[in-house]
Amino acid sequence: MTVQLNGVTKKYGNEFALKNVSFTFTKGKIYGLLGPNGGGKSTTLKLITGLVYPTNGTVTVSDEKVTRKISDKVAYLTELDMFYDSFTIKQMVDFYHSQFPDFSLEKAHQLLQDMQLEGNKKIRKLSKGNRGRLKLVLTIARNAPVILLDEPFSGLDALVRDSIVKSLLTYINFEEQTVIIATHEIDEIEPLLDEVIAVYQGHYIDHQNVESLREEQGLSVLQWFKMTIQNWESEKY
Ligand SMILES: Nc1ncnc2c1ncn2[C@@H]1O[C@H](COP(=O)(O)OP(=O)(O)OP(=O)(O)O)[C@@H](O)[C@H]1O
Repeated sequence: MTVQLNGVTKKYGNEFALKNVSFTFTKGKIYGLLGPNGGGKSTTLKLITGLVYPTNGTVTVSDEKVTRKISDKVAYLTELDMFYDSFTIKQMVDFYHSQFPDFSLEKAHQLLQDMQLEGNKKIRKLSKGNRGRLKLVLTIARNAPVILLDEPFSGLDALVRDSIVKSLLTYINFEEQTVIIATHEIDEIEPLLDEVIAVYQGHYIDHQNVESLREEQGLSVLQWFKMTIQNWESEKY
């Protein structure tokens, strides 16, 4: 499903979070929105889920203007978790299943097994790493056409990060799902990504295909990213 930003500006009060951004995310690709804190990555994802609305411009998913109702098509992993602490993992999975018709119980059970999460454990008793894993399970168990992940690695150790990357590679349907991952941790995410966008000070300052970066320019994503930011800064003055 295509996600489109058309001349999107988002202001919070007088402050610009995004400035006149136009971009098309196409079906079947994994995009990385990369950039330091405050650049506008989370705002992009919130606009695509209809949690906030543009000050100017339009956001569409499959040509439909985004409203709150878009959550049937968009699965969203936020930086915060919104779990019910008194639930067990299994109850949380059942709750998601009741909320989203595209939620696959089969995928969820498989994912729980892969991530070594026990269904009868209370959410309250989970470590931070296991909460992070559970957030991911609940998001990618949905067969939603659009999957948005905001900082999926935040605060998690290397082992958990690896298990997250593996499960994304296993459970995402690359033909059908459009995935957008916002992160400032570029190294971890590089092996997953098809396309990268440098998001900085409210602008999409450059975007590249990861394979051609490597093969044609001999650059890692991190090298490209650093160069892009430097060029942008030097052109500003
Ligand atoms: N609810 C809000 N109210 C006021 N300002 C906000 C709000 N949300 C974001 N901003 C501002 O908008 C700008 C972009 O924020 P955004 O969260 O999109 O950046 P980000 O790249 O995702 O960074 P982070 O990794 O810290 O989430 C920042 O300057 C931020 O302070």
